[in-house]
Amino acid sequence: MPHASSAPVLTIDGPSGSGKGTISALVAQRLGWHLLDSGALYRAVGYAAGVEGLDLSDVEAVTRCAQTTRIQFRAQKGAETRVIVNGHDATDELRTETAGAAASAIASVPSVRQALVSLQLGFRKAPGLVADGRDMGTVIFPDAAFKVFLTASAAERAKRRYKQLKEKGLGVTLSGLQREIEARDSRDASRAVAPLKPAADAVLVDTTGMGIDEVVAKVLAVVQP
Ligand SMILES: Nc1ncnc2c1ncn2[C@@H]1O[C@H](COP(=O)(O)OP(=O)(O)OP(=O)(O)O)[C@@H](O)[C@H]1O
Ligand SMILES: Nc1ccn([C@H]2C[C@H](O)[C@@H](COP(=O)(O)O)O2)c(=O)n1
Repeated sequence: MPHASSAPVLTIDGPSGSGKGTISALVAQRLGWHLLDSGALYRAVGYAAGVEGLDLSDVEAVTRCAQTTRIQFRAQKGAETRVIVNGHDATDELRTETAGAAASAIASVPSVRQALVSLQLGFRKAPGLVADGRDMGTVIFPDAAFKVFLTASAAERAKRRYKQLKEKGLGVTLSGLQREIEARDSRDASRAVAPLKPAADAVLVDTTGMGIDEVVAKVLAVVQP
């Protein structure tokens, strides 16, 4: 277990496509705080399991995979942070809905979640941390001083994801994406361990119809009222 830090934490949890990643990165930049994209860790393990050809329902195999996969974040000035999985730059593969579904599947295994706890706690460093995920405010940083739960309608989230993936040149349909997003949210919210849900002390922000700048301002106001 890493040395417990008392640095302040802002947790940003919410369903897929609610804008957690985008808003967390911008808010972390504005505050000058560190950033944890916890979803990328689950995606990296799901991806590594795929590379190894593991059966995602084989609890022992995916747990060993979570314990041994090497995950590095390589920040780049003015560009997307690269995610290196076992020495391979897997950033583009990790952003697909297939990778999201694999991540969601292995994330329901308690021993996989346990294997990623100390790695996540290690991101808490001065001057502060913005932590993005599903259980940041409920399980990983329950003592966080600031907690936000971002939501948006499933239709709006599907539209955002559609635009994002189309811009990357990926062949997707809006209706297919909405179905995939709803299936993933339902699995994430109904699992027995660390389900997707707002912490009791989280500020709920429904971003439907809100622009990115407006959401950033609202979240910053939670930290700096
Ligand atoms: N308020 C907003 N208005 C319009 N587009 C937005 C807004 N917030 C985020 N987006 C866009 O929606 C897409 C999805 O956002 P993002 O990846 O941040 O969501 P997420 O909650 O992190 O999703 P996931 O959990 O699947 O990683 C991105 O293209 C982003 O630019
Ligand atoms: N704290 C977390 C973060 C992510 N997951 C799982 C569930 C998600 O569907 C999947 C991908 O996350 P994303 O990159 O879309 O944020 O990973 C989780 O269980 N707990």
